[in-house]
Amino acid sequence: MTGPRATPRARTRGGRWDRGRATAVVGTASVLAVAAAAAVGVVLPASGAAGPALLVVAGVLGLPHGAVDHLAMGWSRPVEPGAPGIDPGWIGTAGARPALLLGYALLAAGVAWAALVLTVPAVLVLLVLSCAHFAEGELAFARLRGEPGSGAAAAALGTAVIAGPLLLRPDAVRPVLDALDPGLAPVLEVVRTPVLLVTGLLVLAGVLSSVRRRCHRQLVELAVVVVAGLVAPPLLVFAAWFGAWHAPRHLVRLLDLEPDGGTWTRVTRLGRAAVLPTGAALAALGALVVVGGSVPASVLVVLLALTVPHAAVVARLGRTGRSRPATSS
Ligand SMILES: CC1=C(/C=C/C(C)=C/C=C/C(C)=C/C=O)C(C)(C)CCC1
Ligand SMILES: [Fe+2]
Repeated sequence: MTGPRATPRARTRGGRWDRGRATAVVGTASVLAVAAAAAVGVVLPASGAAGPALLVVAGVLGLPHGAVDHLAMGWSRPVEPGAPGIDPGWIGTAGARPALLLGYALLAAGVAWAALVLTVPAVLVLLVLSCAHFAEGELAFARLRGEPGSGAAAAALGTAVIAGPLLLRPDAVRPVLDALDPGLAPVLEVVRTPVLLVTGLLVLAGVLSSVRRRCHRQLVELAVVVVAGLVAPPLLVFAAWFGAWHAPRHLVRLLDLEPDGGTWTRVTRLGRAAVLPTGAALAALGALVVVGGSVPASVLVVLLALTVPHAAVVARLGRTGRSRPATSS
């Protein structure tokens, strides 16, 4: 089998990798999933009671999108001479991988420890980092589908998707927050009004920017996330967004960065690589639950702890990832 780069129209196992199709299908499905979750939440307000359970399901389903970070570190290397991107040097070599994995795990463990003993400041910092990570993912996905991308709309979406669920209906998230640390809810109450105000201003800037830059899909997506946050149970919206929007969009970005292969080859390569790290994260989650954490709170600790090395790897992807026109390769 010759790589699609050498023979762009060649059919490969599982079908030719088609970036335009993948971004269109996953982009549309993710918006529909969040809109549907919000609609269910509005029609059946009692579904909000399933929020913590859905958060657990979405968190576990979302784990594999970070579990392939160890492969992604090497993919930032330009595969063609003269292709855009920087040579990662040592980081891109196979020999570096064990050290990078160890560093990744140690960093995540250190953050988890901080989140357990210094919960309030650690969670506040991690929430801000999460907004930035979610925003980066949105901008990258918009560019992947061939749009200029609005950074302001991406920042607004990344912020709104956390600030909305966390601050608009504090009573609904209170049990999960209290399970993390009873000191969190009072601090969030203090910052509630200013943070919601800043989020509102970001949304306004995001709307203006996406209209001006003709990023109509980002405009619709921002509207869906903001309206869902305003009308539907918070944990339901966040769970749908994380499991059915952020994680699959990131996976499409990784599938596109893979060096070669048709769709099936790429999907199985990611799937195989995700097995062990996902198992390790689930084992850490199990250990946290055994030592007495609530299941939703332990899922959040694991997710937030992994966010630090994950966001670092992903930010690097953004700096070095190849940029190509939005046609199938
Ligand atoms: C603490 C907390 C929340 C925030 C969770 C976040 C922000 C998770 C971020 C995960 C990331 C960034 C994973 C990597 O891709 C909720 C669910 C809004 C409400 C309940 C308490
Ligand atoms: Fe992520």
